[in-house]
Amino acid sequence: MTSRHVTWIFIALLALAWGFLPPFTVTLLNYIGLYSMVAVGLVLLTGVGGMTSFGQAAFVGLGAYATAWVSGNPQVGEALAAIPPGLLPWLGLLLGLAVTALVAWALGAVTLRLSGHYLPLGTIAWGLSLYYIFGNLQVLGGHTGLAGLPSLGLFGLDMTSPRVLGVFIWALLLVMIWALHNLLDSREGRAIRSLKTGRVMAESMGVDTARQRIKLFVLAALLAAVSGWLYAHLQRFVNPTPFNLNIGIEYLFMAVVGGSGYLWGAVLGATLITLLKAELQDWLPKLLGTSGNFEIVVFGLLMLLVLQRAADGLWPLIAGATRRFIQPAQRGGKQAAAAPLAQRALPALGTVVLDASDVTKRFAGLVANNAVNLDVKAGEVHALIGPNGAGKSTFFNMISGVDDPTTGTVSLMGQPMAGKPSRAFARLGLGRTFQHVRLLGQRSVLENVALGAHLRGQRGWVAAMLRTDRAEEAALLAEARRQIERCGLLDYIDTPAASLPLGQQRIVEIARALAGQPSLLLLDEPAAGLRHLEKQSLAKLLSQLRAEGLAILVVEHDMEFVMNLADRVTVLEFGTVIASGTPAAVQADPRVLAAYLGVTCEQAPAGT
Ligand SMILES: Nc1ncnc2c1ncn2[C@@H]1O[C@H](COP(=O)(O)OP(=O)(O)OP(=O)(O)O)[C@@H](O)[C@H]1O
Repeated sequence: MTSRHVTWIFIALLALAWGFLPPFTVTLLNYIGLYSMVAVGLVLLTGVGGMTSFGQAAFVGLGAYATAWVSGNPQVGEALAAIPPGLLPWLGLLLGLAVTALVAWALGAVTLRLSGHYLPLGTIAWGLSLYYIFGNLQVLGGHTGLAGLPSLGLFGLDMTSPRVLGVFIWALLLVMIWALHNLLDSREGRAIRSLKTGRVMAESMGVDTARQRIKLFVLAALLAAVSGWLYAHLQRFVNPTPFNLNIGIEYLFMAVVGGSGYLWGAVLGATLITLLKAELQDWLPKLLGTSGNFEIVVFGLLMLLVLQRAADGLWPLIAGATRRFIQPAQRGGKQAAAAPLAQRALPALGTVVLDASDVTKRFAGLVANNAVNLDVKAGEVHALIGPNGAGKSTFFNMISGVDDPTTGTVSLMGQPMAGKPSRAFARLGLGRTFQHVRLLGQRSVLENVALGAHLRGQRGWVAAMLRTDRAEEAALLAEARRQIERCGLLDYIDTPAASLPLGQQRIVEIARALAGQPSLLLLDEPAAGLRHLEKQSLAKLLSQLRAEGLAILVVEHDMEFVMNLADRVTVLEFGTVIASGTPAAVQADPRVLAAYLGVTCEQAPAGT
């Protein structure tokens, strides 16, 4: 049995039981459905995207108040008298979504620039502000709120009964989970997954991470707003209390307790917290002999326990315990025919692909690169060597858009690159690996390599959610598979990247760079951690790529590897180029022998 079967069984059981459940259970399930919508957005935002928000309750409030204003405010009602009353809640939904998108975009533009714990603090600030705005605007009924909201109707179906509205709530929630699942299982999903830990890497693959972050933030806010809209029409009354910071924290509890990286974890968390809250509100006053919000204390303790014992939440624990009976669903069904991928024409052999001229980088008083000149041509391997701290990685950052030179120019494919981000370098055909491997450790080798082909696809979020991107996705995965095979890693295609030895992880990075069909390949210590035979196959692969016309710049400490492979070698010491030329010429250069190999001219063996 696969997890997909379990999902269908769950849906079937819920549908069959729905008509027979006692009213109180239906009400509880309705609230669980509404909370799950918010928590599922938080899973995406916090668990997958790495942006912690305490302020989602405010977006629920925006959705609720927008519809309450349209259909619960008498003056507005008079102004909209021409519109059939049954349409007003739907107008409220449109208004709520529009206002939420605008507010979230504006808040995200400011808040998402904050890093570390300043971001959650920022979300607390605007969560509080919106809450007080709801309470203080007379047009929204102040702290008393707005009452007399109509119930929802859809194509003549009256949804006044919670049992009927509940069907709509759960159907909508399931559609949301389906769409978000599709989104995560796509080209854009791979980009989203890289936001939490791999933003520098993702930018080098061509992903606009700032844009992805803000889109994710708006999407999570929209999901919360839909929940608020439904909440308003379920309650038929809106006041500020359900949108305060406490509730924002509760939503975060739900996502974290359930499993903040898992969409179904949100439903599990919402269920557990809602049931627990209902029980605690019943029992605690009896136990303590006084009423109050004591459940929040219990939630706090529960949160500590979960973070201690199951930092990834309860969903992965359950999935792990049932793995013997329930396997994860395979990407199944009919495979779409692969669409052709955009092909890049490689520059003619001998063309200067990268030209760094007088590149200097200063860190306060330290000159890490001092007027470095270096070019790389199509069809050659150029090695950059030098002792530790010579400035090689700094130079790599300058020529890949991670950092800007203090002075000097870098041009790629003949274009000046001053001030351009690394995704612009990727767009022009630069593929790179990192000195400290940057992979999505929990994702498969296939997914990691497919991220390298990000710029070769175009389909966006909506296409991914609706699964109309399948032909392009099939082509991207086929390309990733081809590069994995070429790099000799086919046996590990479905293995999580983090479980490979470090040397092989470096090869995964090379496959990922190749999936972008680069004209220039920057390899930072590709042979580190490889065994002798693996180094030989790497050298063979790089020679083959050179023969195909790629320009390759490699930083490497293994001299045997470098000298056997490179056409030209540039040697850096203390940020300055001390020699450049063929491997033989560089090996014979007295400055290199003295400074880099640690021998003086007299000690050097004859013929070197
Ligand atoms: N962000 C930074 N701020 C200040 N100093 C830096 C920064 N990055 C690098 N440096 C300094 O610049 C010098 C060059 O460092 P870099 O990492 O480029 O050398 P490297 O040749 O790549 O060394 P290794 O082979 O050990 O990786 C070092 O002295 C380093 O401490």
